[in-house]
Amino acid sequence: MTGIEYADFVDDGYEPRDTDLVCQFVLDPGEGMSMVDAAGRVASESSNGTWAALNVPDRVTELSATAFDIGDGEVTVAYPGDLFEAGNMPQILSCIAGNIMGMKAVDSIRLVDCEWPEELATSFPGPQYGSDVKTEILDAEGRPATATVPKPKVGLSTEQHAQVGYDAWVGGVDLLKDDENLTNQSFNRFEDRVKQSFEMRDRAEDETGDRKDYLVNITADTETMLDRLELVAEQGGGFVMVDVITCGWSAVQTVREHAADHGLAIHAHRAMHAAFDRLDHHGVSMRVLAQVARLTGVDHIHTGTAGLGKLENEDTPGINEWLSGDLYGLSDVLPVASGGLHPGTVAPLLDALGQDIIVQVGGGIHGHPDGTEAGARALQQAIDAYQDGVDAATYAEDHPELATALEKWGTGSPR
Ligand SMILES: O=C(COP(=O)(O)O)[C@H](O)[C@H](O)COP(=O)(O)O
Ligand SMILES: [Mg+2]
Repeated sequence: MTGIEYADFVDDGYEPRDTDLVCQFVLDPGEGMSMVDAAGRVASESSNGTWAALNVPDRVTELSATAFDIGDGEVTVAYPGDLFEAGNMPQILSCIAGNIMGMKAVDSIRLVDCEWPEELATSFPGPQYGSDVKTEILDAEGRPATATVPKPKVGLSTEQHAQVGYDAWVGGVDLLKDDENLTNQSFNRFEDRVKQSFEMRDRAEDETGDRKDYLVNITADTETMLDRLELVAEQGGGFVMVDVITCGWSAVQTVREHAADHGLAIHAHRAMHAAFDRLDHHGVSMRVLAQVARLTGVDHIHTGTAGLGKLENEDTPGINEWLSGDLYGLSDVLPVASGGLHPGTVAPLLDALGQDIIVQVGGGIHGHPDGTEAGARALQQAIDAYQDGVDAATYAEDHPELATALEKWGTGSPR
C-alpha cells in the first residue's frame, strides 16, 4: 500500500513517456493556492486522486497523472495511457476536461493543447476521407472546395430551400449545406428536403457536368441521426452533417461507424464551441476540440476564418496545420472557413489559410443583389481571380457578378 495526497501528483522534473497523453493547461490558482498546490489538485482530480489522503494498492499509483513544467500560470500534465479506455472519447474528456474545470483550487483553467500517444490515437478511426473528399466525392482538385448555406437559416419551405440549392450549384458551388439549426421543422421536413434536394442536385450535375453534393444536417438524438443517415445514403448523398458539440462525441463516434458502412463523409459544424473556447483563460481550446473531432473521425470541421469573418476566431492557421499534419497515419481533416465571408474576403482568406479548405459562404452569396446564382458566380470568380494571381477589383472589370458583390460589400469583414 502507498499513501497518496495532492503533492504526490507533482514532479517538476518529470519526463513524459511515449505512452502518456500530455496535456498543456493554463490556470489561475484559487485564493490562497500556489501554482504547485493548484497543479497537484488538477493532476489528482483528473486522474485518480481525491481531496482526502488515501492509502491505495501500489498498482493504483501507476495510473496517477503527473503535473510538471510548472510555470507562471502554466502547467503540463502527463496521463499514463492505461488510465484511458481505448476508443472512448467521452471517458478521456471526463478525465482531462472534467471536474477540474470547476474546482475551487483554480479560479480558471483552460486545456490548451494535447499530445496524443500513438496507441490511444490509433484506437480511434480518424476520418474516412479528410481532404480526399475534394477528389473522391467532388471535382475540386487544386482549388478550395466551395459550400453555401441558404439564408434565412430557417424559414424557407422545402421547395424554396431546394431551389436555392439548385441556383447555387448551377452558379458554381460544390456543396449545399443545411444550417446548424435546420433539421426537421414543420415548415421544411427532413425527408422531403432530402428527396427534393437530391433531385435538384442531379439536375445541376447534368447541366454543369460537375459533381455536386449536399451536407445534410442529421443532428438529432443518436437513433434518429442513424435513420436520417440511412435516408441520405439511399438518396445517393455523399455527406452527413452533425452539430458535433451539441450532439456530443459519443454520438459522433456512433455516426462515424454507420457512415463508414455507406461511405458517407461527415461534415462537423461546431455550434456552441465558443461556450468552451471563447475565453482565453478558461475552458477547452478550439485546437483541442479539433483534435477530438479528427480522432473521432469527422472529415470536415469549421475552424474559423483567421479573423476575416463575423465570428471570433482562435488561431485558425495553427489549428488547420494540426489537422493536416501527420497523426500516426490517420487521415487529415479538411478545414471549413465560414461565418461572414463574401467574395471580397476570398483573397486574404486564401492567403491566410491556403487552398486546401472549404470556403463556406451564406449571406455573402444569397445577399447578392442579383440573387443566389449570381452570388455563387461571384464567389467562384473571386477564387478564379486568386488562382490567376489577379486582384479581385481588376478581375471584376469583366466579371459583372463579382463587380456587383464588391460594390455591395467591399473587402471588409461584417460585424
Ligand atoms: O451559417 C454560418 C455562416 O453563414 P454566413 O456565411 O451567412 O455568415 C455558419 O453557421 C458559421 O459558419 C458558423 O461559424 P463557424 O464556421 O466559425 O463555426
Ligand atoms: Mg450557420
